[in-house]
Amino acid sequence: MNTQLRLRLARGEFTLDVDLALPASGITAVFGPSGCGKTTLLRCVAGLERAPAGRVEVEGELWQDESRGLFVPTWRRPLGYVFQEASLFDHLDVRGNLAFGARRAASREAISAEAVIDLLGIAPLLGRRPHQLSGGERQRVAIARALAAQPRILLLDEPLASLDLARRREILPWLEKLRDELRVPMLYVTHAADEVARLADTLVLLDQGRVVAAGPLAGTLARLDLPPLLGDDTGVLLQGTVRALDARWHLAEVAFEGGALWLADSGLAVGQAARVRVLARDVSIALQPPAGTSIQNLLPCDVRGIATGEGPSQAMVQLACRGGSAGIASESLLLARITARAADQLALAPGMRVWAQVKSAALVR
Ligand SMILES: Nc1ncnc2c1ncn2[C@@H]1O[C@H](COP(=O)(O)OP(=O)(O)OP(=O)(O)O)[C@@H](O)[C@H]1O
Repeated sequence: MNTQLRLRLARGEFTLDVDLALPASGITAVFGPSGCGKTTLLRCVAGLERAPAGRVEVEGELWQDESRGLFVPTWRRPLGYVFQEASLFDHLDVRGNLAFGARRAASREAISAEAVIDLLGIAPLLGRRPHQLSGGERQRVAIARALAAQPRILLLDEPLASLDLARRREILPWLEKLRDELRVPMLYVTHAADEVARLADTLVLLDQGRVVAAGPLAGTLARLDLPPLLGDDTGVLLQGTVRALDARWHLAEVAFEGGALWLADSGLAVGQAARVRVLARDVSIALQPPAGTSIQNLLPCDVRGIATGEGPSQAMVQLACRGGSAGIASESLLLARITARAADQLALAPGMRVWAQVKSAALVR
């Protein structure tokens, strides 16, 4: 954790007040409602905004320390910034845009120009001008240009928000590749829960300028004590491995700590790692294993906790899947959104053994 951000900035009614330590690689998603301060946080890291009480240390380099009057200007900070709309130079072709990024690079070359081109698959586009690119291609070039500057951190502010669903799907695998192959930490602002589920390793939840949660993605998503910022997208992420395939019904079984789920097979191989997203609204609870149900996934669980849901009629139940071998402590957490009346009728309480019925689960990678 050698990236540390301590920022306090008041702006009228709004105050950004964060103290964060970020991992040295991977994607940290910054998520929260409109106006909660996500862009302001990024701008402070970039030095585009100066928090009067601030300390910004990125990968061991001090960029701001107001206690010593230190403030490194933006142009001297080795960072990449990718905006919602790719701001490429229209008078330059892709090669020229990349060269412009490289001019900003400090002497160190952590990643070669060829590697950047290769990582983002833009070799066929090098001779084109920005207006000859699709929205998704433009964003890939914008990311490549940011990387060509040899940044110590990549700041991405809703980089997919201006793209339609098809373009977003096209660009997500490239972002996954960056996450898996680069050692540049990324701060990724988004409104989209599916991007968080697919890309993030770490999640920072902001609300009204404050950090309400920060930590590894799966553990943070399964918490019961957070405000319902994710709404209908509330749910957990299970990290598992493909254990079996059912070719006849096009299903794949993904095993994770404490259980396994059958899901639609999208060309998986046995042994492959898989991230599975299970939304709280797709999980219901039974006291006995139900007979004659269409639901394929039944998981024995212990009730861990119960919290009020988004409204007075709802309850959120945290369940620990404990279907692994006896005596093995490994488990995974699920969330189930049920009505408060059902929670009362079933007399759910921490420690009770129940069955989670998972109506739907989606593979996110
Ligand atoms: N230039 C500005 N001058 C004054 N207030 C601003 C300015 N920019 C943003 N704000 C206010 O600061 C707060 C935080 O804004 P910010 O843009 O960081 O939020 P955000 O979480 O990125 O929002 P969104 O998701 O809508 O982009 C908001 O209350 C916003 O109205």
